[in-house]
Amino acid sequence: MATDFKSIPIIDVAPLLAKCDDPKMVQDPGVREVVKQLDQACREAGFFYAKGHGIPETMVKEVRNITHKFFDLPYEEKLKIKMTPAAGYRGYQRIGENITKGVPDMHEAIDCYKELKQGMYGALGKPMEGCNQWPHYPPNFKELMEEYISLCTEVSRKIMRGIALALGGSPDEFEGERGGDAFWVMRLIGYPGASTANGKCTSENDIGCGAHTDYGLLTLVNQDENITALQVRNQAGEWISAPPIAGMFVCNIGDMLKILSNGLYESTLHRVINKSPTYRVCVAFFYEPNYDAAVEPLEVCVRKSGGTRKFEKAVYGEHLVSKVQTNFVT
Ligand SMILES: N=C(N)NCCCC[C@H](N)C(=O)O
Ligand SMILES: O=C(O)CCC(=O)C(=O)O
Ligand SMILES: [Fe+2]
Repeated sequence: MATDFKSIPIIDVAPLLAKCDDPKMVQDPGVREVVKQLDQACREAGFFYAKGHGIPETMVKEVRNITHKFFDLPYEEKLKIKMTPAAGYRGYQRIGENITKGVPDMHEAIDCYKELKQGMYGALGKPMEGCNQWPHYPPNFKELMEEYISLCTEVSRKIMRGIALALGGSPDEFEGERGGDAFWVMRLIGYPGASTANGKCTSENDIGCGAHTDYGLLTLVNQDENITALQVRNQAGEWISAPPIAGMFVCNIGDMLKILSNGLYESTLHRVINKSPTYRVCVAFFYEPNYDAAVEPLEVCVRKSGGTRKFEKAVYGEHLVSKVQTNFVT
């Protein structure tokens, strides 16, 4: 259950990342401390900052820089990788194309998904089949992003081992059938600044991304420095800012982890409003269960939360497809 938190906790995950594949990780005092902090943050806010994640700051910045360069291109150039349902919803979407609760979002984006082999998940996988559409400019775009994705995947897998312990499970609770072949989503997002004169400005009240929850297990947010735009809703209904902190990811829980934890951890509502005059980019990496995972509350979590199962079984791929299909419908 979320609380009326006023700020988002910072967790140095380095001790967990160093030991999380060690069979004796559970006994390690450094790991135990991180696990305790993860449990508290996930119960109280569903959000935390991950410090000490080990991805070089130069790369984290380069990923944002190259994203800026793409969004700076003329519209015609960006349209060369236009997102379509036929491309498995991969590619570029213009400002206002993505819709949250019926309202167009004031952002443009490139959506990327782990590639599914043709027919791999039958009818379930069909809507998401397709190849990622990478920009041809800047030239090293694809290579950089693929390297970044593999590093984010590894960091997420490791944090999830800590979260598994935090829930009282075994470290590999989110591996095997549930997450051993984890799906991922990456969104490169650009939010125009408010009241600038470059023709794609927005007003101060325009919403960059409306209130939503994320869909999977764990999100890693890499946001531009010096602009505070991401806001997280607490139990009292107040919007708490999650300002950028150099060297750290903002992490949050998705809908699938809410179900697995039987509601012990919630997927907290959040939104983005860029009131600054400056164009803002964010690169959000979403670590998800296996595409075909049937997700239901873990036994240990049902026991810990009073013995009642609060959620029905959900198939991750079905949840994703239903979200994606409504994100682009006016
Ligand atoms: N893959 C994830 N989590 N994407 C988050 C997008 C949130 C906005 C979307 N229109 C929505 O309403 O969900
Ligand atoms: O722009 C941000 O800071 C967060 C974006 C977000 O919440 C999302 O893409 O799911
Ligand atoms: Fe989000």
